[in-house]
Amino acid sequence: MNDLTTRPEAEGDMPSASGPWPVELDDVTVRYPNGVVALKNVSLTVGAGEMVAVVGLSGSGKSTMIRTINGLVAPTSGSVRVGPHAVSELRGRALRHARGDIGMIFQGFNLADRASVFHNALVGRFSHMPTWRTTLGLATEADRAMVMRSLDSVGMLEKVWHRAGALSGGQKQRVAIARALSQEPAVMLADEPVASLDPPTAHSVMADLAAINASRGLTVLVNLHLMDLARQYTTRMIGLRAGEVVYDGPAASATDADFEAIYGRPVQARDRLGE
Ligand SMILES: Nc1ncnc2c1ncn2[C@@H]1O[C@H](COP(=O)(O)OP(=O)(O)OP(=O)(O)O)[C@@H](O)[C@H]1O
Repeated sequence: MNDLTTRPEAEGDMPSASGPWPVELDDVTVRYPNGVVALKNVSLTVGAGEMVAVVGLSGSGKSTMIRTINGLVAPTSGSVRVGPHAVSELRGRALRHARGDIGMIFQGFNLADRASVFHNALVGRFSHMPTWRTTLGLATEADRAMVMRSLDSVGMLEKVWHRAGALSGGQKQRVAIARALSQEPAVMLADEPVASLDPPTAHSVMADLAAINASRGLTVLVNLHLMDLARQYTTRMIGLRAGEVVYDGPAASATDADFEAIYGRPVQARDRLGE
């Protein structure tokens, strides 16, 4: 499907996605140029509106899976589809359009520290704005209102004119969530979003993500390595071990034995975040 036929960049602002959308991986294998096989024949479907944790040890392939879903990494074989986008077949402008419908949150926040909270969140609108408008820094009233609503939904409105670099880690991650929400995404991907945060802040950011999933019905896929966060905040858990899916089932009722099968070793204290 060619998105450009329905999204003519030259003619005005890009329409937003009408999600939530499902995510489908069909027999996906990723082999990096150095020979490492990070994903092996992974097939799975995340339903529209699901909140799914991808759990596994460091190196199990979690980041690769998320990067494959938003087209940052191309599968060596197999296919990836996000709603109407055949992501693994898209290149260039079509891929950028597809990414505009996929919100991303990272462990390291990826904010411009010298810019204001508002301008960081406004970046989320860029994928729906024509290039001339982003180049001139001209946001419409509708763009500004969307940014304000996104910041409000994560409790960051009162910091709107603060410098992003002056915020705490939890506040930075909330701004990153607001930036992703400003995109009006159909799917939200989060790669270890709380790994840099202290336990109480990690809980509150996970609660924000769960609230977004519940209130907007947004499809959320979140990489986690801690078992208690997966159990508490997501409904379905996909376990990755050495690039293969070794668990796919409910998160809340996953037993320690299930986690041991995913980790390939006994559960340790560092596998739990605590309170
Ligand atoms: N760009 C790359 N080039 C080569 N190998 C890579 C690349 N990125 C990841 N890998 C390797 O692929 C495997 C899976 O890595 P990946 O980052 O997807 O796992 P992960 O579960 O997200 O772990 P972490 O949380 O440590 O990032 C690892 O062996 C890693 O070293």
